[in-house]
Amino acid sequence: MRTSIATVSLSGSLTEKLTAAARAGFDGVEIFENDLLASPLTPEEIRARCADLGLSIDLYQPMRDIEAVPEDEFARNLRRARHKFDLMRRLGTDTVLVCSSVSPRAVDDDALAAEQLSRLADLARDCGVRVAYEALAWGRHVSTYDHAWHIVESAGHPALGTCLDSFHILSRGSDPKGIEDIPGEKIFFLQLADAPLLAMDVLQWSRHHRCFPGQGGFDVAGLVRHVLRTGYDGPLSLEVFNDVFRQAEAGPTAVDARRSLLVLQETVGRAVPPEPVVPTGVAFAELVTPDAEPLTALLGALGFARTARHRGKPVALWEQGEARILVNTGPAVRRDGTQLAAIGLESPDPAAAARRAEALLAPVLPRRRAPEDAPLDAVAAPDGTELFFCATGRPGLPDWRADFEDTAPAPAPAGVRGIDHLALTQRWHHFDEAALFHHGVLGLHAQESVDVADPYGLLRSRAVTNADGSVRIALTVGAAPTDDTVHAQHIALATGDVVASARRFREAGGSLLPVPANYYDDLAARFEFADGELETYRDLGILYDRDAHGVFRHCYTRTVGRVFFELVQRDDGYRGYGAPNAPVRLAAQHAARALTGG
Ligand SMILES: O=C(O)c1ccc(O)c(O)c1
Ligand SMILES: [Mg+2]
Repeated sequence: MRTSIATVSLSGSLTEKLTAAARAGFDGVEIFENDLLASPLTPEEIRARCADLGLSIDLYQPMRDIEAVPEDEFARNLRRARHKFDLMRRLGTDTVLVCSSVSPRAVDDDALAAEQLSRLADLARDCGVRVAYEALAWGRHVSTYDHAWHIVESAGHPALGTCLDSFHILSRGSDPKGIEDIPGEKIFFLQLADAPLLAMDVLQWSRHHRCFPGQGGFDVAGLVRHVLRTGYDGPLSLEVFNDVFRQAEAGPTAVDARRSLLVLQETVGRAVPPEPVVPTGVAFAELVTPDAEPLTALLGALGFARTARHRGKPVALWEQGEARILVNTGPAVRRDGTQLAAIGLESPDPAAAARRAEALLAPVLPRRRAPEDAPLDAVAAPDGTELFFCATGRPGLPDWRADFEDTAPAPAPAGVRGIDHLALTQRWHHFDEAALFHHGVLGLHAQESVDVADPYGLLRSRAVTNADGSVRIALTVGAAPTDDTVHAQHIALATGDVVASARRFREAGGSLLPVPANYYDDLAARFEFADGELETYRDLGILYDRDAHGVFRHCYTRTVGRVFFELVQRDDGYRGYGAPNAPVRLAAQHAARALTGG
């Protein structure tokens, strides 16, 4: 199917928007009047620019407050329309959007609305234009798609059809099944937007919080299925008013947008990209650091041992149980301090996983970094984290482990069994993109996003997981643009006994994040503990949570660069990440940083 995007969905000048849309692979655009008015290009130049970029102009929008108004006002509207239809001829576009009137002068008279829209359509037909009438969810008298369709139907004019917009339909809770009663050829245009489920004024919701399909809470794919059953064969067009996207760079937003439509088309059976290959485990986490010492001291105290080194690069492998951490001190990575730079994901079929990623517009990284390296399939996530698709120890497939030579045997078990989860900080503009990426590209399930109070801002966090929980990634972002380095990334290590692991860590010279006594007083009020249990937690800085399934106990190391470690004991199928404890942990980390000046 053809894909299109409204210029309002992207930031920048009209030229920047068009370039971004074309680069991301869209077939067409909806040109918003304001983008045209503000552009130094003539309509002919805009038309030529679009043609050069391979973009059609699928819609010009919008005309407002046209219908069901007193005759003198309608005469003025027709005059305005004549100008706009002439402009559309110069632009080379044939469909104009008319949204249902919000004017206080509009009257509640469907017959009048139909009659006036019909006269508008007469004029349009003479100019080679079609009119697509759309119900705004906050329209004065027409606010539902079926009402708009009844007016269009009763007008019975060949140059008048309807424009369906998933936001207006789903935000009002209308049943989209009724769309199937509209003949496909009378649906002149289809606009798609998702949105988080918020209880708020629908106009504000629409103008500030729309997002791309798959990023919110609406069943946009379900709606599209109804539309396709009518025989609609126009474009799928994204019309997203969003405060964040207005500020974000247009290029990545356009790619995110196109990816959302690729996933949507797959969901409704209109595209067959390579199937998702869901990762089955974490092969390794790679930290880069300009100074290995603090990190290796920390790993040592956590019970890790350095077991191998890369044959060609300054990268060491540290292991414990199934947890494998690469410490990379290469010069290319020294600039930005210690951070989590790459994740190895066990993949049932690394090459197929990379094909899926490429089909969904993920940046594919070179397979071989150096001539002697094993060729590994890898892609970049929206936050820049490199994701390697691994086949550790599987004969016949390239193995990252082959690039390493052993230097020491694996350490005796010291409590850590593997990596429980990884927490990655997203750049502010890319949070929704990140969730869609991990879901669409990697086939991980995205859980609800949760708000977490940090003393200096609100964080949003959303976990993406595979079915058995062997891959868990927590995506986190500040609610407003901040210095990203404030919010650290972390590696959570799974242990069967967090008390023993925490003690061992401390005895080995590690220091755990201290937690205020008030927190433990509150725990005592909320839960019952065995004698001495709470005192142990208080002593070690262990935090505690319970959900419907089980119990979670966890504690934190100090932060090195942007990275810290968490020790977690997840019992009886606990599903979360200790979110209720996060505000206390964040405050404690700020306090610790203030003390150390770090
Ligand atoms: O918010 C608006 O005014 C507006 C305009 C045109 C549309 O297609 C729409 O869905 C909303
Ligand atoms: Mg719309």
